[in-house]
Amino acid sequence: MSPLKPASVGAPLPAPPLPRPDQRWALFLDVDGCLLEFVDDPAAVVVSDSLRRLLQALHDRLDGALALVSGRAVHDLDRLFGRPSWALAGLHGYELRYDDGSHREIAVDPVAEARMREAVQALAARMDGVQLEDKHQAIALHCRRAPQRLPALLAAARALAADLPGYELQPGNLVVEFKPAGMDKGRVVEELMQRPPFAGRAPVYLGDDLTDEHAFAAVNRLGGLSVRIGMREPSQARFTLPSPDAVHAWLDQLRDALDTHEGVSIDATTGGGPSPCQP
Ligand SMILES: O=P(O)(O)OC[C@H]1O[C@H](O[C@H]2O[C@H](CO)[C@@H](O)[C@H](O)[C@H]2O)[C@H](O)[C@@H](O)[C@@H]1O
Repeated sequence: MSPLKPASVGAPLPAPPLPRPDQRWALFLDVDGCLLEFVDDPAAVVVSDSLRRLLQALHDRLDGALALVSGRAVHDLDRLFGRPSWALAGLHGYELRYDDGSHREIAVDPVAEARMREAVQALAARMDGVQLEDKHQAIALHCRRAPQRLPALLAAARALAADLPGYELQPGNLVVEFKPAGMDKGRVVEELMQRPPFAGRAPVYLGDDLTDEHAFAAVNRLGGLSVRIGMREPSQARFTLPSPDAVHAWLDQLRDALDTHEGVSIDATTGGGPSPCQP
């Protein structure tokens, strides 16, 4: 996991502005807690047709510069979103499918993966109320149905991770994940920003969770918009929206702004962030 800079706490963040359509944006969207409300069972989330249509419209209006950046695996994102043509970054960036259909994946030592699986399964078996989600190269341990278990789960996971070479912990919303080391959402956003159709655009990233902080830091460095969904503190994000419903409404406005040439400017060249609302 790459180190995160200290984040500011306390000052209320503004809502994100909309871009002028003469400015070229690249849109990066987290999934759970951002596009989708949380539910108890990770397999039970449902993506509405209207959300799919909205994302497709934004993808088209941004000349393809839209990507989902998720802790879910790419095949799971395909299941939820109906194998979209957008770029998909899965497992916090470990997996990446570009919008031309090509893939890149980082090799994980199969011995290290097997060792991780055995150890994490054993940990889950001895913790009541913990749900194991096996994503092949990564495993998530959820405690949404027993949130009081989180401190004990985190402590046990930290102790275990210290003995699992090639793997690192990614804590999240009532979850702790064992994921391959060396990749995070910030790095995958930077990777995407180096190639078409993202290169040369200003990155805009919406996300809710700790894993999204890596992306907020990267987007801030690149002079884009970092938008935290919900109230989690501290955060490096410079803007906020309260909920997935508010995200959908903002994305609706963004689609309309791209159609009607409304909005405000952001400065992607100076690293100074968006001009009208810079805290
Ligand atoms: O990066 P994301 O797209 O936000 O994915 C992060 C994790 O999201 C999922 O877990 C979370 O959402 C579940 C469904 O609402 C919820 O039950 C769970 O408590 C949340 O932590 C997903 O299951 C994980 O694999 C993702 O890594």
